Amino acid sequence: MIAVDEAIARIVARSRTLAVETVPAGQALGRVLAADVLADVALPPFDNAAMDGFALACGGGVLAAGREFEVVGVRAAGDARIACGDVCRIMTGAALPAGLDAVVPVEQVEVLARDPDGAPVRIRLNEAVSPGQHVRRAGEDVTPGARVLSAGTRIGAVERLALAALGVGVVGVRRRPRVMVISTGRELVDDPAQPLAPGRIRNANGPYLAAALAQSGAELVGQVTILDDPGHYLATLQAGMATGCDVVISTGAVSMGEFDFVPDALARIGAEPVFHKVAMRPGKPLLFAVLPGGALYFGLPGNPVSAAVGLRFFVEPALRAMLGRPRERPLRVPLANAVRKKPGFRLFQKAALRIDRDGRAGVTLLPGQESFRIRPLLDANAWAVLPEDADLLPAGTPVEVFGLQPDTLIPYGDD
Ligand SMILES: Nc1nc2c(c(=O)[nH]1)N[C@H]1C(S)=C(S)[C@@H](COP(=O)(O)OP(=O)(O)OC[C@H]3O[C@@H](n4cnc5c(N)ncnc54)[C@H](O)[C@@H]3O)O[C@H]1N2
Ligand code: MOO
Ligand SMILES: [Mg+2]
Repeated sequence: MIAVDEAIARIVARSRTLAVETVPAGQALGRVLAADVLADVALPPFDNAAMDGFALACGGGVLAAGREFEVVGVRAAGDARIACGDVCRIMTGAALPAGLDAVVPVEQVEVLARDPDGAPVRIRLNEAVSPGQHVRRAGEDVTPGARVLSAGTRIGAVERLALAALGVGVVGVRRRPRVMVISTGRELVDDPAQPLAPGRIRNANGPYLAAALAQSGAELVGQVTILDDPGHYLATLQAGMATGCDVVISTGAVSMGEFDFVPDALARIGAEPVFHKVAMRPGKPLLFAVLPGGALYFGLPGNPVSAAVGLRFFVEPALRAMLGRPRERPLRVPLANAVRKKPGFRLFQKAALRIDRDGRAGVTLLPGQESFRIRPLLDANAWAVLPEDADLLPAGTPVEVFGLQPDTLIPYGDD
């Protein structure tokens, strides 16, 4: 039996970073940047008005309230070349005419005269005007050459906003990890329309893994159910290896049962066993091997929560390493209640992370921690991790907390 940290370290050591491919920015949502994105333009690209009103020049000082000005010309966003007078009408986003350095919002002037079309031609300032007011300077958001996005960043909506604003049309991203999922168990039924014969259950793990892997940025290349037939299993595995998949994940058949054939079958095809059984609960019978050809093999235990823990804490670090993403870091949050556990195993517990009105966080372990119970997952938003050596953990003890799904908690601080 291996310790959790050592198991994860071995997995990460065997996870190779995937190749880079170039994709249009509009198709890069969910993909992971392979290189930093540097700005090759300034944002804003030019000095412009932050308010609808009048552009004028302060001449190095503050213009006092009560000053009156003639107004000549108008600039809307998009018209940079329209000639203007020393004071002109200007709209939000319009380029500031050369030589002018402040904008007065329309609400802060008295219009003294209008032209026949109703446009202001003479104004009086209601308030003093300072140089630079309501002006957005070129480059004050992003300077040319600045690193805007780092390699390893997953592209979401705000990254898309930055890429679009900078005019980045294509990006280099990591190839998606290609993953095959094999559900083992003669009791499993895939078709929801098929009535369950006595002793049979629905295949829950296969669809769960497929859904979670998609959220993690993987490409599902196959999803097969094996009725505890090692021959069918090996044929499926070999077909998966032939498609060049990077990761194979199976559920079930890794424990002590008479039909738990996965370890022997892997040995038969010359897979390199890296570890089998981890000092944790749930999910202890987890198996990790490297297949001939280099694909990673995760044999997750069949109980759904054990499979979820295996995916979250063992497969996910491998996917992140393949994508060049940094390791996920937990929060440290005080336990809301005292907890007693047996030393020797790390526990991954379905938990509710709560933050009170004053910003104080606490984590509560949910009732029903057995690995067959999926119902508590629906009330959980986090995994609380209880360390191996702990025995009694009094209320208030800080423990590591991970989001129920990857990337759902905001890390605080650097410690
Ligand atoms: N004598 C021992 N028995 C068991 C041990 C042990 O140490 N000694 N470990 C227990 C633990 S812990 C776990 S976890 C399970 C792991 O078993 P397997 O990985 O061999 O999985 P199976 O036996 O095939 O199935 C276990 C359980 O999960 C259900 N299952 C399987 N696949 C699915 C699926 N796709 N969707 C939903 N549910 C699934 C299956 O019906 C079983 O109930 O072994 C313990 N036994
Ligand atoms: O993974 Mo098992 O829970 O430890 O049933
Ligand atoms: Mg079993």
